[in-house]
Amino acid sequence: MQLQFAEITNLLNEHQLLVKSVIPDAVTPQVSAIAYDSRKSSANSLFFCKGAFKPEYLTAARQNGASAYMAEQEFTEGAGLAGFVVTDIQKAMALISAAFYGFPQNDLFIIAYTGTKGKTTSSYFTHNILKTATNNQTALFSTIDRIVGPRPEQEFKSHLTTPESLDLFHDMRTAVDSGMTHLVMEVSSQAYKKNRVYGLHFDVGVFLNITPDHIGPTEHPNFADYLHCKLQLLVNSRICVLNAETDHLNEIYRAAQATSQPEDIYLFAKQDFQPSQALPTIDFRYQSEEADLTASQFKLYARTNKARALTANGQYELSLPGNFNESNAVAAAITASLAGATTPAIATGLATAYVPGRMESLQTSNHGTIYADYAHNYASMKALLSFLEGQQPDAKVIVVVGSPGNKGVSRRAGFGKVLTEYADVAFLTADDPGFEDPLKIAQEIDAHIDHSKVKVTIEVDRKKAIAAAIAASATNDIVVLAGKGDDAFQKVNGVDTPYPTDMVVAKEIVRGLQA
Ligand SMILES: CC(=O)N[C@H]1[C@@H](OP(=O)(O)OP(=O)(O)OC[C@H]2O[C@@H](n3ccc(=O)[nH]c3=O)[C@H](O)[C@@H]2O)O[C@H](CO)[C@@H](O)[C@@H]1O[C@H](C)C(=O)N[C@@H](C)C(=O)N[C@H](CCC(=O)O)C(=O)O
Ligand SMILES: Nc1ncnc2c1ncn2[C@@H]1O[C@H](COP(=O)(O)OP(=O)(O)OP(=O)(O)O)[C@@H](O)[C@H]1O
Repeated sequence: MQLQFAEITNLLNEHQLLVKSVIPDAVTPQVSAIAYDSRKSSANSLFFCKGAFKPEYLTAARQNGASAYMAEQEFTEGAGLAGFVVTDIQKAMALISAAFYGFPQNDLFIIAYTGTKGKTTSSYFTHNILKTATNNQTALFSTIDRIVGPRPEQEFKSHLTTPESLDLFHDMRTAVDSGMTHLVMEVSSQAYKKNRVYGLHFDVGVFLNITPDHIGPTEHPNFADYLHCKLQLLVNSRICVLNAETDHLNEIYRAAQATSQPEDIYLFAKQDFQPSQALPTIDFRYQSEEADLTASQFKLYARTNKARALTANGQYELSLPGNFNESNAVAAAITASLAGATTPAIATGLATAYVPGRMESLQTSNHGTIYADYAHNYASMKALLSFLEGQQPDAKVIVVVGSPGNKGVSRRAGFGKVLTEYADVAFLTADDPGFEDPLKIAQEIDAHIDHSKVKVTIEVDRKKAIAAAIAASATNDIVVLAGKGDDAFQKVNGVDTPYPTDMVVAKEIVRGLQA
């Protein structure tokens, strides 16, 4: 693969990004590789200087053979290389990466999910349906894993929910070259904030819900910015699927309408209601038939002609418990039908879907039922704990939870509030403390708990906290290990420290208690 300097210049000019280019005669006017990490740059490559960049990275890239660089300013370390100075390196990197990898998006039907909660779950549901419907030709880019081809070695752990643009287009190219025809992906608000998906258009964009989250010095300055970034997915999608029960529906519908015709916008809801005078009627309604601690059954009705023209109508079983997962499954059924899946494929896909670290459970003989779930903010913990309480109103609810360091600081108050509302006992512990002291984080959560309602213990060693919670539980109790899901690391002082996962820890403890 290669890219001519002339193509680079044209692309940058088309998007009014180019400030200046310096192309020494001695440099071959094309590159055969691109990189944003000096450790990955190779002979005759273009190096992007971005983010918390240091000039010595350019020196290192050059030593590894880089012949060109792109940055928001000129660097003396780049003298003698071809240099492209741009106004926005993240936008430039997205455009150049798409071109370098031959615009792989043009060969994929792309479904993208955004929302505060449910992106990963809905993506897994959709991927499981489309895997069958497309004869295993559907790729998945999720927070947990990326699947870029049909072979087992083409599945690997993700570092980000939405990868850097260069990695995104690289992986799309691999997917297309591996025979993939469809892609299901998550688009985080950060992806728009950081222009990781700049210039990318989606066949279907789904907006699941929005509640305050990801607000802080390293993420979004305020809620308006968070919402604005999320809305961009709809502006960049041909067909939009919207949860009509989300907050801010009017703004969300307006964003969808900016670039999609009303016939390409689908609304779904559980309740029978007319959202507002300004909005059309709901296209799909769903009804919970049965929802217990192991599975749920729901019916999905098409209520408008355009909805009836799809294959999403039906009665479905969902292997993942939690009534909140029904709305994720509805979104998956509608989007999969837009991608051509039949009703039986949707039914099979939902009935057999598995999402690592979401509602995993362990039934014990003397210590109740243990759930490991990724719920890690007020809204998701409320959804989880209210569901469990509804299922077993008399059970004692014991929760093990922590809050990450250096991000999502508002979650700490949210945890305090939700524990007060639903928990009987709480063990406050570590969850990716980063560069912060986990004890201080736990104390901050604790400051928001009403101690007349919840018995609180602070134990920053997560394994010990889980052991104490299980020891404190009796036969009919519920133990919730929240926040880490299937995460096999604890981020401590900038290092991903291996951690066996909450469920593995719980199983070991239960085995020990039974021995
Ligand atoms: C704010 C943000 O988008 N940060 C991301 C960004 O950081 P950055 O550009 O500053 O990169 P950096 O790692 O500080 O290093 C600067 C540059 O020097 C390069 N470098 C570094 C060392 C070296 O020896 N040589 C070298 O060239 C790096 O490759 C990089 O290009 O690019 C890095 C990859 O190049 C990402 O790892 C990093 O994500 C950080 C760690 C992160 O956690 N971001 C979170 C907030 C995030 O994006 N989360 C959302 C999900 C949120 C949600 O759930 O809704 C996501 O999409 O994952
Ligand atoms: N539709 C929903 N509404 C509320 N809570 C939900 C919903 N779907 C899932 N959850 C809860 O949120 C947790 C995270 O779900 P999931 O990983 O699917 O969301 P996400 O949007 O990918 O999250 P994140 O952006 O934090 O990675 C689940 O473990 C569950 O507890």
